[in-house]
Amino acid sequence: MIETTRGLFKATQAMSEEPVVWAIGGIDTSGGAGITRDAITLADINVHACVLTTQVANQSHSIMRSASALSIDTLNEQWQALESDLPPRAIKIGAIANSAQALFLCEHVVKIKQYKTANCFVVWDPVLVSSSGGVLGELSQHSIDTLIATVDVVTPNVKELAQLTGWPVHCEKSLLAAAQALIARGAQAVYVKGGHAHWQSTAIDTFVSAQAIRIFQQPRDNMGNLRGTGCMFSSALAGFVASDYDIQDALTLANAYLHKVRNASVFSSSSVCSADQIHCAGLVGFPLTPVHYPSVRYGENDPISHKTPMQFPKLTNTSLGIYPVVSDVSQLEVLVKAGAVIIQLRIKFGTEDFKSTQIAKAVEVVKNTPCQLFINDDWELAIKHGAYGVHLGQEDLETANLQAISRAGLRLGVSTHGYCELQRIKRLSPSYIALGHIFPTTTKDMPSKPQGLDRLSRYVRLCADIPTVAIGGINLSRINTVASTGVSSIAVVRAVTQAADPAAAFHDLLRRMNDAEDNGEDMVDRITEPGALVQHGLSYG
Ligand SMILES: Cc1ncc(COP(=O)(O)OP(=O)(O)O)c(N)n1
Ligand SMILES: Cc1nc(C(=O)O)sc1CCOP(=O)(O)O
Ligand SMILES: [Mg+2]
Repeated sequence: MIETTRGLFKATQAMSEEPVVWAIGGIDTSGGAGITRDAITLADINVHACVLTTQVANQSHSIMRSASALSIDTLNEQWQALESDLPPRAIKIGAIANSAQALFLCEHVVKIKQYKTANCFVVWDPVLVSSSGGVLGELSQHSIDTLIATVDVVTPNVKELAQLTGWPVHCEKSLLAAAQALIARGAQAVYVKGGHAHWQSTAIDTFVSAQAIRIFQQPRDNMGNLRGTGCMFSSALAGFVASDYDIQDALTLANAYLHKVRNASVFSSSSVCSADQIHCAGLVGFPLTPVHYPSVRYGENDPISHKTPMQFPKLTNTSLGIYPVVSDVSQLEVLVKAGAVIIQLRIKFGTEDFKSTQIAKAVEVVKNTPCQLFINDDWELAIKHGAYGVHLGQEDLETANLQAISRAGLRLGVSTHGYCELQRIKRLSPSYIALGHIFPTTTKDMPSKPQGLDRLSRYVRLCADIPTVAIGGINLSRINTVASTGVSSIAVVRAVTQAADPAAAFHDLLRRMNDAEDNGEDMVDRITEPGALVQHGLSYG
């Protein structure tokens, strides 16, 4: 073993403050694909890449001359060199030269998940044939089955899906059936890239797990001439998971990242555009603008993708300020008198009759005032009593009759908690989108993690002209930083309901919010491209 010098060791430590992803796969001598491409992609999204080589593929962009596999001993030495100093938060596996390598990787992935980083996320991009035309590895059925059952997600394109399953894949139905066949064979999740799906008029990627289906749709622009896109997608996915995004948000971000790569390549003059040119030109980085993001559906029968288009009226007054969320009509009355322009009645307990009476009273309170009253959850009672709008969360959307709400002319506000939910909900064009929870809250048990301010400011930007509401753990001391994200409104529960004087608390919050908007620098203006984020000391997380 070669000793590292003290200086080098320090440098490694500094680098490893970024989340660490191991990219395991082949070296493509042209740099168009393989672990070079993985490392460039990961660096582009502020993730530290460790690379473990399985084989050297001597190739140009158009032809593969030869490939030589590294021995299991050499692979093991690489693994041991990294395991203690740079344990991975995620692993991306690409080309594997032979079954012995595949089984070695499976055995070591299981161990690392058991003993080192329990939640280490592993993605296998099953590159069986190189984009320059050569065969990259011969894997036995047993090693393929073991890999499929070991990793967290497999990311085949349609050809690879057909190869892995032996099933024909020629339409959406057969694609879904083949993906489900892989799940039946032990895969936890499959993400099928539709780039080569000749039957699709738009580019549709399909994620299937035992629990969920997510369909990501993009315009089919500039799909053809890029090499290394599969490597970029799977390494970006691993990178975003390592950066603490949940799987569906990491998939949404990786999809958007690839769209940004492809868009950048439109401007390249080369006929066979290698992704190198794009990355070196500094045109990629974290996707920030709405144009790069896919629209998302939760399967073919997603209740929000109704065949008949629905419309929800826009808010009458979009200068919203503080949005109090209360459970008590007398408190609601106090806050309406204090000048709330938007308010929510959120009753979580009581009989239907009790709720109906409270909602009727609240509607009466706001009558002839400029206050826009939203009713939480109880959309039927909101329609019955002629409330201004309804607020629904993700679970509520599964059961609510959105057509009925739309037909009744009520406004609709919807809660979201990340990129994937946001890109799904935007298709509805609701009257506002709530973004939560920004900070930890005790008001309600949240299954997701607090989003923080950096993510909030990016979500606000993605919502474009749909009004936005930040919620979760927001109080007087935090209000100015929340306001600086450019969010249209700030919703609070405890900050007003638990105050000794709710009207005074409302005024204090509103004053602080207005001051921040008048004096403060707008955080959204500062977030443009990755360089700008580093300059301002904002992280990607
Ligand atoms: C403004 C606003 N944002 C989010 C929520 C939460 O809605 P939901 O997820 O449906 O949870 P419950 O409030 O029903 O517990 C909200 N009510 N208002
Ligand atoms: C009701 C609710 N919904 C949230 C979401 O993120 O969807 S957070 C939340 C509670 C907010 O309460 P407080 O202002 O007391 O922290
Ligand atoms: Mg709800």
